[in-house]
Amino acid sequence: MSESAATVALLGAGSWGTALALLLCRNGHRVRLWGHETAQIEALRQDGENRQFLPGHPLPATLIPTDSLDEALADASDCLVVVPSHAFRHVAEDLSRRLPATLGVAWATKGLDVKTGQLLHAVAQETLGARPLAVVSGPSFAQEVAHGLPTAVTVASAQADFAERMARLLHGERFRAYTSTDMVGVEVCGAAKNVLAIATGIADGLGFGANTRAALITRGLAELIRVGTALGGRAETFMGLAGIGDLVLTCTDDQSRNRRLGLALARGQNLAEAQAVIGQEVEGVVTALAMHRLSARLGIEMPISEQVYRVLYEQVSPDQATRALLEREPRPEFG
Ligand SMILES: NC(=O)c1ccc[n+]([C@@H]2O[C@H](COP(=O)([O-])OP(=O)(O)OC[C@H]3O[C@@H](n4cnc5c(N)ncnc54)[C@H](O)[C@@H]3O)[C@@H](O)[C@H]2O)c1
Ligand SMILES: O=P(O)(O)OC[C@H](O)CO
Repeated sequence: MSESAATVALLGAGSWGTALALLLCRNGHRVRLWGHETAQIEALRQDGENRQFLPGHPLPATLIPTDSLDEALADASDCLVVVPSHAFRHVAEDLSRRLPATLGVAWATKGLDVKTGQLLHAVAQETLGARPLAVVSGPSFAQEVAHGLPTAVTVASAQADFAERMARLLHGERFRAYTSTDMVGVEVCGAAKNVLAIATGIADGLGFGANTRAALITRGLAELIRVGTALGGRAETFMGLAGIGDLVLTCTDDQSRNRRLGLALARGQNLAEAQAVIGQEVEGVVTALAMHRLSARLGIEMPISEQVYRVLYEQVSPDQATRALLEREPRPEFG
């Protein structure tokens, strides 16, 4: 795949936004990288790298940091949002006042709208109106992408041509971007895996073994499929990069901030302490709350995610949460 040079407004100057900006620049595109904190953007300019969120990767001249949304969007041919889920609605509202009517918007945020439990495409439709929308998701640690290690993701859009355009922008020698039309399935996977990675982190932190980890991933996948199917996601998506791919990655590798949060909780740190040590977004924290509300509304059982919610929000200890899971009555594995 190849694409003529684009000018991408990339909104969100954290680790993933910066890694995707580097990728786009390597693919020959120009990026205006917007961040909401003037001091952080000034540091990017001064340091020539993102020392706070993605240290060790020099920013090329074609990557232009800015704290002005107007400047970021001025000559944009494309727009990619990579802010945390808690900021998504607000940023989308700001965007809606500035975007040309026909410009498509993609995002690489993984999570739900915490206030409403909505998937982010629903938030985007509400705030940005009728225009092409796409979500980028899949097993992709920012540092590995910045290092140019081979990575594959999914770009999903209800409009196949828009998914293809975004995939072509991102696709490069060491980065494969597959397309899909299942936005719902891809978004549910990206949100749910964050909570399940906290669960496997807790289990590993408590000293449980490989059997436990495999059981949590598998039964976690069953939860993810239940909620994803109920919302209209397609079965094949759960077995794809955004589904099992990202779930395995995040549950098994300590680069995952969600997994590290679980490890820290199991070691006895409280939530605030664990978050402070990680010093970056841990999407599973707000997603556990949103998922708790969503599963209650849909009447869907998500026992593992529910125990993560209780550990995070109801002062249940990791030990108590484990006991609650193990004490559940035996039941058929499927159905
Ligand atoms: N880091 C990864 O490896 C990775 C990979 C795939 C997807 N993601 C997803 O990307 C999204 C962004 O995460 P990240 O890893 O870049 O986080 P990060 O912690 O590295 O950076 C967060 C960024 O968001 C900015 N931010 C915070 N509040 C904001 C607001 N109200 N408005 C605008 N910007 C705000 C911060 O200033 C910071 O630049 C998350 O949904 C995450 O799940 C991350
Ligand atoms: O560090 P995490 O747990 O937010 O995971 C980052 C990416 O979502 C992995 O695909």
